[in-house]
Amino acid sequence: MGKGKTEMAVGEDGVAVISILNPPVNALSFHVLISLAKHYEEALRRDDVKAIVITGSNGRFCGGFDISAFQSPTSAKEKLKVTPNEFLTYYVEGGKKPTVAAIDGLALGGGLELAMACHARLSTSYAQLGLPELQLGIIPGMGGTQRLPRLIGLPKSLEMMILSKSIKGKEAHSLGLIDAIASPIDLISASRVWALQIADHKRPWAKTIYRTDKLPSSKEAREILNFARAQARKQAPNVKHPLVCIDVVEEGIISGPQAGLIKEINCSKELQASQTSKSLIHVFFSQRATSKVPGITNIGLVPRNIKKVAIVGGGLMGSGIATALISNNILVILKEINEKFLQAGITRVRENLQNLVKKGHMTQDGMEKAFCLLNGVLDYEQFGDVNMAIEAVIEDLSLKQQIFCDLEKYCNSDCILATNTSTIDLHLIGQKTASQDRIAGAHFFRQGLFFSFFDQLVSPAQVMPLLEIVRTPNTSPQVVVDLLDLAKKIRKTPVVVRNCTGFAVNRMFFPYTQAAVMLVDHGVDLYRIDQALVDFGMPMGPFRLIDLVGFGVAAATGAQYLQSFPERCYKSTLISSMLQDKRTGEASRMGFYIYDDKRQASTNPEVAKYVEKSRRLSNFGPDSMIAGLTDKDIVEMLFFPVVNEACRVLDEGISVKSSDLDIASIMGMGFPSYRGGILFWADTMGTNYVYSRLMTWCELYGGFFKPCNYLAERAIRGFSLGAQIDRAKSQL
Ligand SMILES: C[C@H](O)CC(=O)SCCNC(=O)CCNC(=O)[C@H](O)C(C)(C)COP(=O)(O)OP(=O)(O)OC[C@H]1O[C@@H](n2cnc3c(N)ncnc32)[C@H](O)[C@@H]1OP(=O)(O)O
Repeated sequence: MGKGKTEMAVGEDGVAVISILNPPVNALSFHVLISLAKHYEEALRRDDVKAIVITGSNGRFCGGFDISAFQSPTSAKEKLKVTPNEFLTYYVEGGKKPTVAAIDGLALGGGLELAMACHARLSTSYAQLGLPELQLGIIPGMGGTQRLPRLIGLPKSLEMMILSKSIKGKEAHSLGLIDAIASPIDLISASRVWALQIADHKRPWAKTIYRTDKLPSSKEAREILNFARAQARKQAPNVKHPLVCIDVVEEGIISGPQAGLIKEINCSKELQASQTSKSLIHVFFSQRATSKVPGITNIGLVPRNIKKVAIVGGGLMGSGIATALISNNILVILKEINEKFLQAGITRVRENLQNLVKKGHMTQDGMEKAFCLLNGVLDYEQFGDVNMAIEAVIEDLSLKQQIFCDLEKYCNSDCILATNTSTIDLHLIGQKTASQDRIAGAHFFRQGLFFSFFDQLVSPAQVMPLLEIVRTPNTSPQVVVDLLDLAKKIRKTPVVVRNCTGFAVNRMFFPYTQAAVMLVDHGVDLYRIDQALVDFGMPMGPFRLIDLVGFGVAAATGAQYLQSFPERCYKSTLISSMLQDKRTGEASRMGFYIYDDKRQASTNPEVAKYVEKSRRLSNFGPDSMIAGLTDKDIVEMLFFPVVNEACRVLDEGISVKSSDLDIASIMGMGFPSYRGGILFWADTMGTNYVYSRLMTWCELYGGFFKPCNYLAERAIRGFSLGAQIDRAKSQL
């Protein structure tokens, strides 16, 4: 991001138009703020200026404060004569000339706060307005907590802030946040006229901070705020910033706006320094960095347009992928082996779309249009003009090999041939074809796994689960670039990884469930383990996860890991003996938990006999260390082996950036985003701590816990796990 500036042009009508210029989102860097203050001083001073219009260049008003400046000190900050808050209160809102905000594109965070300090706001109907600071672990810090409730009332402003939910210009107008809607072409001229009308007292010279007409009584406000507190405590028990936000809003309503502004400044400073904010800001930048792949995205390739996709297999995954594609305007051919399965797949897609409508993510009309893009087939005849084919059948190697041979035969020679396998080596899948350069993995993740803090509280409109893009040494960079572009179009976060058993996400996480089973064999209660992990922030514990995935899949993937990594796999009979008795997990309503019609899980009393048998066969003796485990120990015994495996994934070059693995852990497995991802979290404790804990357990319980070389080397040299180190240099 450039440092940015503002530009000012004074027209013959006496209106000074100040534009923010800081591509790509016109963020408020300290350079922008310094320039803005300078232009404001000039506009307020000049006799030929009667009114001011503030806007953003290139159709984007402002994406908020420059997030990169939160954690990196800059000398520009020192040159700022007034704080951003003082600037808004005294120069803009309190200035002796009226200002109108002309909003196109977006006004987010500090951008909307700037607009709310203006005396009126005009926007285009599609402009995106919101205060999404909470998704960064902070609260609005330029008066937003005080001005938004005064413009649109308490309940709606809380919803927008706590859920980081943005709204469109049209809705903002109906709520009173925006005074008038204008077309992009007329926006500036209409704003100029509006500003002059305020100067001529033909329109109200409204100072938002002093408005009270939309505020409820103190009693009513307390009720609303207490309800919001209860919700925040329930949905995000491990973070405090939503509660701080509610306290700051309350202060302004009960003690007046000045007291509210002061509390907002103090709390903002404190939250900016918090670990939660550091983690969430790391997630923000890491998520955007996943689509930058050295040697692939920086060699000038232009993505080809994927307009039509064929999916082989209409099961849970195939129909889920079809839904994601057609709801983003991509034609889909869904192939099944018989009419019954095909109809079941099509029905599943319809139900998925209906769910989107129910949740407000799609209109009924949009759903009908999307559904028309789906075409069910029973053979390959229509595969000739698809840009991409995705195999999404069960994890059966010979079946997949046959399908790839068919795809090679029926699809054109440019068509991308992708598999949705979650574990099987791509070399094996494509072994019988001659099209190695266009074979890639497109590993989609089940929605059910992703209901983390981000989903529930911070960013519900923009739930962006993961797409793991797997490349072999033969996959052409063009195919990877095409898939990255597809991920963007269907609003998935891509992570590009190399080929290996389990790729990055499943490979990293296989020790998680194995460690959990090992602890059970050693005598720890399995429901306690699940609860400890939920308390840590996981959407569900490992045993509930196994139920969801299904015992059949768990056993099959477990066998693959055993084959690939025998030296670090823990073998237990627990899952296999339950499977033998047809206890298969949630699908059969009988697993570690039992399930009612509404998918509500309750503990399964008959699990005890399987646990007892497994413990007997594992032959572990009494263990005082295990008997004294705290919940924190349990979390670490499950996650440090995951950290260890993540280090191996980096060491082997399966993944090129540790931040990619952080995102993969959050979006693929529901690791809590407010902890920054698996390796970022480990780094908050220190490499040495993780290493020495693993060493201790390795001595007690064997090779499963043995720290890998990457981890050991970094512990000895005092490097963090996320640090980019030139390995050649580090070994000198
Ligand atoms: C004091 C105040 O209360 C505090 C604040 O204002 S905190 C900031 C509040 N604002 C936000 O949280 C908005 C964050 N940004 C976004 O949600 C999205 O970037 C957006 C909706 C603005 C644009 O989305 P989109 O067009 O998909 O582009 P996206 O890829 O996300 O961003 C483009 C680039 O701008 C950067 N960027 C976006 N917003 C930024 C910001 N506020 N500060 C710094 N960089 C920002 C991104 O990192 C990305 O950089 P890159 O190209 O080097 O990867």
